[in-house]
Amino acid sequence: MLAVTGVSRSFGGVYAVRDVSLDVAEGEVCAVIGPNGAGKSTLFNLVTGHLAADHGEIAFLGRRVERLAPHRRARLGMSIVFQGARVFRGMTVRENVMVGMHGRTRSGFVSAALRLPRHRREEREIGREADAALARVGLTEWSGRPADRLPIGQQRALQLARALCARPRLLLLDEPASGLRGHERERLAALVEELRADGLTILLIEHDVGFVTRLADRVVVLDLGQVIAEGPPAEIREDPLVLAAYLGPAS
Ligand SMILES: Nc1ncnc2c1ncn2[C@@H]1O[C@H](COP(=O)(O)OP(=O)(O)OP(=O)(O)O)[C@@H](O)[C@H]1O
Repeated sequence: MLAVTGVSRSFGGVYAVRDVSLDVAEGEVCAVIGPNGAGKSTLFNLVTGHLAADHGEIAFLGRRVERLAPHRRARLGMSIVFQGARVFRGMTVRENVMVGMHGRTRSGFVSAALRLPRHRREEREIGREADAALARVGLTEWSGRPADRLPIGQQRALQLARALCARPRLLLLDEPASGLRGHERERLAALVEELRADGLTILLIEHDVGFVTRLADRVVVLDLGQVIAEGPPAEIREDPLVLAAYLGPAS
């Protein structure tokens, strides 16, 4: 589904990502991990289009996308949950999800302003889809509450609901567990497991090895901008190169 081939990006002559290749197959959960400064965020932004690669190719669903703007990649079916993304204040949880979907509606400003039947029909459809997405992430009972009052774990779930409304082919998660406490992490991991069971294809980057070990089918380990190991989580955890990258060189 996603094929990253020989991608590099440097800043001021220093490589943040160097000759990285990575494949994500349909229905797979692939995790990119690595210590601080390994190049995870840079790689993520190269895939989403928020950064341009100096070299290399990125193909999504068989199409070359490395020159496409982020919104064009999104339209092809990439949906992103950014690290630390905020919710809209002063809106309910449900409204927060609905707002994300208005870009997709067909009826224009005039029919919305006049509240023509077509607009009202679309609003009902959007409401139904928002409710389905909220149910999928377990937020139904929170749907009428102000979004900014949600605990951070549920705000993360809300962002997932928003991303799911775009009906992604590939869901991209940027450090989903960051800032979450033990039980919130646990709930988020269970949620990602459910999405995986539904067959959704997921690429996630994460600092926390424990979090991905449970979720990922395959783990790609970056260090100093390069892939140093790749394989199933059980193998990765035992890999001496990975241990050294995380723990630092033995003294
Ligand atoms: N916009 C930028 N300008 C200059 N240097 C950058 C920029 N973005 C990243 N870098 C550098 O590229 C390297 C990789 O950074 P990156 O943020 O991709 O790593 P990371 O694995 O996501 O780290 P972390 O886990 O700390 O978020 C670092 O040395 C960083 O300083």
